[in-house]
Amino acid sequence: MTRIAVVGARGRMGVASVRAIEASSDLTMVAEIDIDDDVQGIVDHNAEVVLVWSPPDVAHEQVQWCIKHGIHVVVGTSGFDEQAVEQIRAALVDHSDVNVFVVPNFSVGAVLLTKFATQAAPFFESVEIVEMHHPGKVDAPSGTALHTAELIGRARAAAGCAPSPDATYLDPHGARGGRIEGVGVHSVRVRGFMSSQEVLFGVDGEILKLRYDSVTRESLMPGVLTALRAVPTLTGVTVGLDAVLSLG
Ligand SMILES: NC(=O)C1=CN([C@@H]2O[C@H](COP(=O)(O)OP(=O)(O)OC[C@H]3O[C@@H](n4cnc5c(N)ncnc54)[C@H](OP(=O)(O)O)[C@@H]3O)[C@@H](O)[C@H]2O)C=CC1
Ligand SMILES: O=C(O)C1=N[C@H](C(=O)O)C[C@H](O)C1
Repeated sequence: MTRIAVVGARGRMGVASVRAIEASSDLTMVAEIDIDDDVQGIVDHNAEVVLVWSPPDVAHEQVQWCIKHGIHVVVGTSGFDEQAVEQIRAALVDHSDVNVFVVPNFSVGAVLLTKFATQAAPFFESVEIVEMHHPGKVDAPSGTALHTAELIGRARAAAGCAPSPDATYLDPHGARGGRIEGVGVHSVRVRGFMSSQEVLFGVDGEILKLRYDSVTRESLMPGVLTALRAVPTLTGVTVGLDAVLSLG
């Protein structure tokens, strides 16, 4: 039985994860940590893996704390960009027995969308991302959109693509959204959504739309359990659930 601690345990994803871990036969919950709890409980209960769901503004420090205490980490919290991953890699130099698995999205649909979008990236003149989430989400853009934009941007740069054409120079309300690695990103917050994303590609006369919709948090739990089981077997820092799925 692998001993698991969850940080952010009383939040939306924390509650669903604790339930899934408790229902599994090979993982055991040893510490549920939320905002008012002492993280020392993680060490006191000999956790082998910590699953982090705390908000982005506190999660980075908590990941560093786990590394210093020699505990593997699965990062569910969004917004761990390339710079944050570099900071983790630097911390692991002195803790080569620790592995960190950063998972921007535990949905298989989202992972496949990101893979297909990266493949499509060099073939179209224009590309923009629209992500849609529940209004309780505190960060924008979503970690998934950030990760997708980074991969699309890298693929387009490697292929020597020109920037997406855009004549806009009058935009007093910021309606054109943000831009990450040259990719336009738009964040929508509407009650009823859980997590959705569309990537729009275009050339003259042709549009390709890629989309996933996660409708329940429970749909992410197979991915969460897969990551918790995998992290002790990985090496150093790994980004993306695709690393442990046989996607070809
Ligand atoms: N990778 C993925 O597939 C997914 C990633 N996410 C990401 O996970 C993160 C959490 O999402 P969600 O569960 O919806 O958010 P919630 O706000 O529902 O949960 C966060 C929890 O962490 C608690 N918290 C705040 N500060 C601390 C602290 N210092 N130590 C421990 N716990 C703390 C919060 O308490 P309080 O409310 O009292 O502040 C809350 O209970 C977000 O970054 C989200 O984007 C979400 C879904 C899927
Ligand atoms: O806050 C959420 O709910 C989600 N956050 C993650 C993100 O920022 O990409 C993953 C998923 O989209 C749900």
